[in-house]
Amino acid sequence: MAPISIKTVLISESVDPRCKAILEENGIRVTEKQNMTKDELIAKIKDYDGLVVRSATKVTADVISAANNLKIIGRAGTGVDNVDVPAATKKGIIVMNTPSGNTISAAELTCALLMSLSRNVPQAAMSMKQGKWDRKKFMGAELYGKVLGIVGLGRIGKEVASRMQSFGMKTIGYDPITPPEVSATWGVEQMSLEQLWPQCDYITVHTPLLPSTVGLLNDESFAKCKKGVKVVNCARGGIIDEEALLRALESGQCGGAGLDVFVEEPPKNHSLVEHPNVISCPHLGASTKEAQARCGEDIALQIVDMVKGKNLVGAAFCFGFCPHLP
Ligand SMILES: NC(=O)C1=CN([C@@H]2O[C@H](COP(=O)(O)OP(=O)(O)OC[C@H]3O[C@@H](n4cnc5c(N)ncnc54)[C@H](O)[C@@H]3O)[C@@H](O)[C@H]2O)C=CC1
Ligand SMILES: O=C(O)C(=O)COP(=O)(O)O
Repeated sequence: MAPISIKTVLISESVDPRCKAILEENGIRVTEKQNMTKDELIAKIKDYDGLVVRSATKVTADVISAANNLKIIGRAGTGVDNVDVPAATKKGIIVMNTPSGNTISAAELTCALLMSLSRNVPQAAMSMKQGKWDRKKFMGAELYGKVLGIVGLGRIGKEVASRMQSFGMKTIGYDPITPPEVSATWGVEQMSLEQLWPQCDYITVHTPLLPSTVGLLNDESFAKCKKGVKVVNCARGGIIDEEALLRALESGQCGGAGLDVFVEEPPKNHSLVEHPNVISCPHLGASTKEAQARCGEDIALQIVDMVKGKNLVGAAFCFGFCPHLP
C-alpha cells in the first residue's frame, strides 16, 4: 500500500495516553481536545490529517464534508456507528477500528449484568446504603441450569458464552454469519430467532447497530419470550427497542434488564433507567484500563502503519477499503 502522509492528528475523546505518545514518537503532531460541540469540530477538523474518536464523537456527513485534509478516522474501539462510513468512503477517508481491544471487557460487563440481574446486587447494595436490612425483597434465582440466548455470535458473544457456561448455563444463539458448526465448538447451539425466544430465561444481544438489528427485540419478540425473561444490552442502544422494553417491564413480560447502552447517550428519557427492575451503566463496556490501553495503542500503531505504507488487511478493519463490512 502507498504510504499516506499524516502530519497532524486530533484526538477528540479520552483515549489512553499511549496513543498520543506513539503518534508523537513517529513525528505526528497531536492535539487532544474533548467535549467539542459539533460546530467546534466542524471548524477545527480542516486542520487535521487524522481524527481519533471513541463513541461520543459523532462524525456526521457535515463534519466529513468540512474535513478537507482528513485521510483517516481511527475509532479506538469497536462500533463505528458514530461515523458516517459511506460519506467518509466517498471522500476517500479511511475508517478503521480496533475490533478486539475491548472484547474481554465488554464480555465481562455483560456477565456482571447477568449476575446482577439474577441476584439483584445493585438494588440490594442501594438498600444497604439506605440503612435497610431487607433479606426477603431481594430473593434471587440461580443462573445454574438456566437458558441464555445470545443474539450475535461474534467476538463478544463467544466470550460471554464460555463465561456463562462456567456458571452452568445452557447457551443457545443466533447469528446470520457465524456458521452453526463453528459456534457448536464453543458450546452454543444455533437456531432461528423464532425458536430461540420462547426457550430463554436470559437474552443478551451482541450485534452491531445496523438497519437489520434496530428493534431486534421488540413488542412482537417480547411476546414470544417466556414470561419474566431478563435481557441485557451491552451492544448498542436500540437493538432492544426501548419503548417495547419499558412496556414489557411494566407488564412483567420482562423480569429485568441490564443496560449499558442507550439510543440517546446520556438518555434524556429516564423512565427506563428509573425502573426498579432495570440495572444500568453509562456505557462502561470498554471502560477498563486494559481495554483502553489496547485500543489506544492499537489505533496509534495502525495509523503509523498507514503512514509507513504497510498493508493493514488482516490487522484491522479498514472500513474505507472494505465498505461492505458491517
Ligand atoms: N458497551 C460497550 O462499551 C461495547 C459495545 N460493543 C458493541 O458490541 C457489539 C458486538 O461487538 P463484537 O462482538 O466485537 O462484534 P463482532 O463483529 O465480532 O460480532 C457481531 C456479530 O453480530 C452478528 N450479526 C450481524 N447482524 C446480526 C443479526 N441481524 N442477528 C444476529 N447477529 C447478527 C455478526 O454476524 C457478528 O458475528 C457491537 O455493537 C459493538 O459496538 C463493543 C465493545 C464495547
Ligand atoms: O467499542 C465500542 O463499540 C464501544 O461501545 C466502546 O465505546 P467507548 O470507546 O467506551 O466510547
